[in-house]
Amino acid sequence: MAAQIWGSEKRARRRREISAKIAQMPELHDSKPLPFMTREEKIMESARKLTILTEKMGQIIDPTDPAELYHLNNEVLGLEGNPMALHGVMFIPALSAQASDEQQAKWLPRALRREIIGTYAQTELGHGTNLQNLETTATYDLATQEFVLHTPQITALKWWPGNLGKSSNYAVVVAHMIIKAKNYGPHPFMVQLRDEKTHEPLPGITIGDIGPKMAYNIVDNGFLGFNKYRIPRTNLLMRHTKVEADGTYIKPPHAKINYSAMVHVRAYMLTGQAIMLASALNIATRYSSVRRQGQIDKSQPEVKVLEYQTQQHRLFPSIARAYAFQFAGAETVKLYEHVLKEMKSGNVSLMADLHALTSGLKSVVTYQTGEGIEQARMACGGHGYSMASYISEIYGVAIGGCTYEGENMVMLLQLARYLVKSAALVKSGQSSKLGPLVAYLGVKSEPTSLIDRIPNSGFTEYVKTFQHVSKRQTLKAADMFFGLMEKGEKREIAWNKCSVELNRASRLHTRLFIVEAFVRRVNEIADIRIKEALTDLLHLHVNYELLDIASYALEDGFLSASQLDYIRDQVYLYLGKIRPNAVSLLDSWEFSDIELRSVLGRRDGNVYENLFKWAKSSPLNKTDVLSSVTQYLKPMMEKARL
Ligand SMILES: CCCCCCCCCCCCCCCCCCCC(=O)SCCNC(=O)CCNC(=O)[C@H](O)C(C)(C)COP(=O)(O)OP(=O)(O)OC[C@H]1O[C@@H](n2cnc3c(N)ncnc32)[C@H](O)[C@@H]1OP(=O)(O)O
Ligand SMILES: Cc1cc2nc3c(=O)[nH]c(=O)nc-3n(C[C@H](O)[C@H](O)[C@H](O)COP(=O)(O)OP(=O)(O)OC[C@H]3O[C@@H](n4cnc5c(N)ncnc54)[C@H](O)[C@@H]3O)c2cc1C
Repeated sequence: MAAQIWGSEKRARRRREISAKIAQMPELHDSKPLPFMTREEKIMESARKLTILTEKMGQIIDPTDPAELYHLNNEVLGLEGNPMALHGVMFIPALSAQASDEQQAKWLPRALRREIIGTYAQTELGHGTNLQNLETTATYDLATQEFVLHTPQITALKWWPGNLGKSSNYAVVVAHMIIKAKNYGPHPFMVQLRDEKTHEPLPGITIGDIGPKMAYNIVDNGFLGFNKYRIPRTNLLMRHTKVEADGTYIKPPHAKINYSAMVHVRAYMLTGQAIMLASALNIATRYSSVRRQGQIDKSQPEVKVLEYQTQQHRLFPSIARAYAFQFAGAETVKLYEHVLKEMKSGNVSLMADLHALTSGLKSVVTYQTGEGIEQARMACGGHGYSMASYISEIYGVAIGGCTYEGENMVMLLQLARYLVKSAALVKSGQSSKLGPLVAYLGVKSEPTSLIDRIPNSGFTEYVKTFQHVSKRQTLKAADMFFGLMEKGEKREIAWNKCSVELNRASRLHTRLFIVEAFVRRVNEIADIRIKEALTDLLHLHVNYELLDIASYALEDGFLSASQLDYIRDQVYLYLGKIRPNAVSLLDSWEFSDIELRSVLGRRDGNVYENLFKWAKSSPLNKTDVLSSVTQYLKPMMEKARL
């Protein structure tokens, strides 16, 4: 199963080898539990491990393999981030995709050797989503052949970029490029921020940390201001766009090609989200198979809480989602790598499809991951609320994904643009022009769903039902939009008035893609036992998801009430079938105890001993009487007794 999850036998084996090596290297372990450290201590601890990794990485992993790097990162540095998180996730990808060959030769080897630390500075205090209204300017000075970076007012301060505050000395900075008083829109520039020897900010640069966040606090998200700060013309990233010495602007082959670093993260973060969801579920499911509370049959002893149907209903559909996200994520990364290769050689024809797909997936996956993690936390009762479970930290980090790389509502609306265009093709009889991901919009569906009507139809009738509701909602939202415009409404106003319906269409389309990716994967599996276990999980997935969106299929009578009863019964049937495999389905992800960082979810299952040991090690327990008591509470009580 691990081979299915991680993509191949080899990958699963390599993960085990890497975990085993790390287990033997105490210098790479947390020196004490992270929840007992201050933010400063965590950052220090992370930097300590990071420098050891820089020395020893080659002995543990193949540093050119992103999957091995990511695993190493999760084991050693953990999901709370590290001082170079953005260096690998965005700075290097931005340089790789947007710097010219000559620029790459100058900067990439230095970045890869970690001679310099970089980040991606785009968002500002006043604007994140609406890139067209960023305020930082890069004005070309023809006389010196330099760009002058400037922050005209407080809202133009860069705000949020990870590791910008304290760790990075370089950044890819996005600023509006102005040449001879003409604004060419946001463009990426390579900018040195700090002196390479002293790490002091360079003159003209104001920089710092934005303060503690809901989670992800090892990362020093930062602010940055420029006071007429000059950089050479050749620091504009020039793979696709060029500015010649005389100020001539050469435009890129696609207007949004400079957004590729964002698409990169959107494509890769699906796997990251699946891992966080599976981690939280692993903790909760292990704990639920140890925790005994109450009886189902009063004549019998207390049961493991995992025997309760409500507990299974809380956890198992999310287990199915974690697998589904992992499989959909693997497909998306493949597509991304393909599009990136094409893009580098000038073919930009697939960019719109990739943008639409990743925008939808990013939004649905992060939202459902957050839901699933929070349910996992509540499924652990009181102990879920303790940092000993570590689930609240996992939640805090994962939920950030709903916001970063494009706020979810906004990204769903980006997919909706693509769906509306596709709907227009269908309506004008040009269905043959539809891309493969939306081809179903042009296919006529049966008048009613055939779920429960055709024996042995596998998952076909489910997929058709998802296609039907997605198509119907897309055409309905598009009709509403076109209708408003026909009535004379301005395009943007009409769009806003339909945006809730449009986003519903985007979610349904994305959920269809996820179901199909799961079906495709199960169909490919040769090993009969693995296929059986995943088929059970897929049954739960399609029935649970369909029940969740049933109102869309009921409103036009595509599904009947009796079919809905059947679907509901299937959910209950598969909850029971999955119960014996539940712990194994999560143990198959092979997270080590080091990586999970959860006292509650350790592999040994000694929950109570581990919790008591953990509580005793709390810094508050170093002394029996705290100074808060001697200084305040004791005098207060004494005074009251007088
Ligand atoms: C196998 C290996 C395993 C390894 C696993 C690795 C796991 C990695 C896990 C990663 C963990 C991550 C750790 C956390 C790190 C945090 C990082 C956070 C970084 C950031 O947040 S950076 C800042 C991000 N900011 C945003 O995302 C801003 C969002 N806004 C936008 O993107 C744009 O403003 C928006 C909304 C797209 C609008 O742009 P705009 O220019 O205004 O365009 P229009 O709306 O007018 O649309 C016009 C037209 O353009 C099309 N378009 C837009 N974008 C693109 C694109 N990227 N590509 C192609 N086409 C695009 C759009 O669809 C429109 O097309 P039409 O045809 O409809 O006109
Ligand atoms: C953990 C974390 C890490 C980050 N790292 C980085 C980084 O490394 N580099 C970087 O540059 N940035 C980074 N960011 C910033 C992040 O990319 C932005 O916060 C994000 O893009 C959302 O933009 P915003 O904050 O402007 O939200 P806003 O756009 O102000 O969103 C507020 C609300 O307005 C709604 N809204 C906005 N526009 C529209 C619209 N057109 N239609 C409908 N609704 C709309 C949103 O849906 C939301 O409900 C990070 C953020 C976080 C939380």
